[in-house]
Amino acid sequence: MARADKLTIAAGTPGIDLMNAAGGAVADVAQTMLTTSDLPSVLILCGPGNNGGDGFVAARLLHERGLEVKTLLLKKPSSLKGDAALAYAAMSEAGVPQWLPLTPASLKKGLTEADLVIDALFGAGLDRPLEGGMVKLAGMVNAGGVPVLAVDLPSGVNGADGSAGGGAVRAERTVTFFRQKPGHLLFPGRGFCGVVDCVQIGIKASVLEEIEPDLTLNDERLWRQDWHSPAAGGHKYDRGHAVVFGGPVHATGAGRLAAGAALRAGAGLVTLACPPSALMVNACHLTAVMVRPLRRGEELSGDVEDEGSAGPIREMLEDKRLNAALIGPGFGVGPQTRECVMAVLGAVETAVLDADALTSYSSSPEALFFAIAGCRGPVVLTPHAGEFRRLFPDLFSLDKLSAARQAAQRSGAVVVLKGADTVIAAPDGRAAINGNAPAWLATAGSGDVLGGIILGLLAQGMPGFEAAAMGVWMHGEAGRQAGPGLTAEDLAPYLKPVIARLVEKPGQGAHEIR
Ligand SMILES: NC(=O)C1=CN([C@@H]2O[C@H](COP(=O)(O)OP(=O)(O)OC[C@H]3O[C@@H](n4cnc5c(N)ncnc54)[C@H](O)[C@@H]3O)[C@@H](O)[C@H]2O)[C@@H](O)CC1
Ligand SMILES: Nc1ncnc2c1ncn2[C@@H]1O[C@H](COP(=O)(O)OP(=O)(O)O)[C@@H](O)[C@H]1O
Ligand SMILES: [K+]
Repeated sequence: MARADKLTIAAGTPGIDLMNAAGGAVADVAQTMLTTSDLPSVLILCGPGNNGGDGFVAARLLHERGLEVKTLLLKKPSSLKGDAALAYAAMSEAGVPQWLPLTPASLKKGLTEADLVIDALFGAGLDRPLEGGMVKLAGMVNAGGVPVLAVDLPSGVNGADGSAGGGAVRAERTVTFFRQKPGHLLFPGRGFCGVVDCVQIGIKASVLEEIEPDLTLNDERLWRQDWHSPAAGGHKYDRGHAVVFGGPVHATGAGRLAAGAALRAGAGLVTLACPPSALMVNACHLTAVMVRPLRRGEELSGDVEDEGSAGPIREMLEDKRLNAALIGPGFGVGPQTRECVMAVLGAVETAVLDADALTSYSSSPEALFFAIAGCRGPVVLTPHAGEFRRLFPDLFSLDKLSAARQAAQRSGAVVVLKGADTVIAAPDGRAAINGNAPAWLATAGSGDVLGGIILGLLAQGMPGFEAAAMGVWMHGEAGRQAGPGLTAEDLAPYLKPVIARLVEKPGQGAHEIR
């Protein structure tokens, strides 16, 4: 953002114009939040930098529009610099009532009189967690019972990584500028933002051509051009033949969920390969998905030591039409599973490794990464936080974005670090943060469906990072469509309207990374 501001200013837009636009947007949203009182009263908390400057602009505009405005300042106006000093001067000239220092006492009184609080203390310039007196002030705002509108970020939230180590102001709404920041999407920061409005203040999208950000919000612009509807004269094999390696007879559901999702996500054919003992139960439940018993597969899954057990997988994957494989859900943890993962990575073009396939490498992650390096096409790992910690124990303490990025670089795989704020990271440094997943997706088997969706997209020939990101997005959209009360079984059918909408909005040409 600092570079976006600088480039815009260098191209001839004065900084104060940006600040006036930013403060104007804050004032507009503030007014939409004030509907009940005849003479609404707004308490504006202003910090020492440009975030405070936006607060001065909003104070002036709301005063000019006839609202009662009170400003509490963290630092004396004489210490203000640059655009914030200009905005303060304009506010004073406009006759906004005299400011008061921000103290526990002035805040307490202000909160009793206010219909709305505007938090313009710290934004992008937050350079350390809140501490001491600031923690207390934020706590008072949060306990005050008055709705809060945050300028750019709720004060205390780090925009770059979503951390909020010292706590933060809890906003009902947040107005941010130009583009959402990681802190609006990553928890815990996301939990402090409320509804986020991203407004345009005169920064041209073309600045991104120079900045070349390698981080984006996960939306269509990232992957839509890599996904295609079936060709008019096409064949099912044009869309790939995906294979899911399913678990033993007592753990068949995960594989079926994944296989069904892969087919619904558009793979031309899907086969669920399983031990013969699990064949009947799978066959009874599946129709369009094909089932195949793996010869000698009875002892295939789980933790039984048997060097030769991966043979049937290798044999099966000699059929090169089987171009994408998923292994892990319900598969069992142990040396047997490692053998099978090695067989998959050595034979198939592209693969998704999930759940037990990841956990089986807790004590030997390097062996897994070595095998990934030898795989012909992209490999996608889909760990939840627990699985991630087992594979990358030293990265777990990092913020989620850095953790996923370093894991991708280390493993050579696309890493989908799941959760409410799933991060998708590629070995080449690109990353995306997902924002559309409803909390209803936190339900048993939902991750198996995600693995299947990504598998289906890989089978269709999408590149790894784009397939993973699109899969996560589709999973979120299907969750939204399925709505409250959903279970994992509901998700695959809801991919149909999600895909239908994508087909209605074809080819977006060159995409803008934001
Ligand atoms: N031209 C621009 O750069 C624009 C900036 N804008 C606003 O400017 C903001 C960024 O302004 P700044 O870079 O001045 O930064 P901020 O105003 O966010 O905060 C910087 C100040 O806060 C202090 N500080 C940081 N963390 C602290 C903590 N934990 N406890 C106490 N003090 C702390 C810093 O020492 C510094 O004095 C954006 O968030 C946005 O609201 C907008 O007006 C749009 C245009
Ligand atoms: N609070 C949440 N909000 C949105 N999505 C969530 C939330 N918690 C989990 N998810 C998503 O639900 C899925 C759960 O996957 P996983 O943990 O592997 O569960 P399972 O093994 O039961 O399938 C992941 O895609 C994850 O991103
Ligand atoms: K703020």
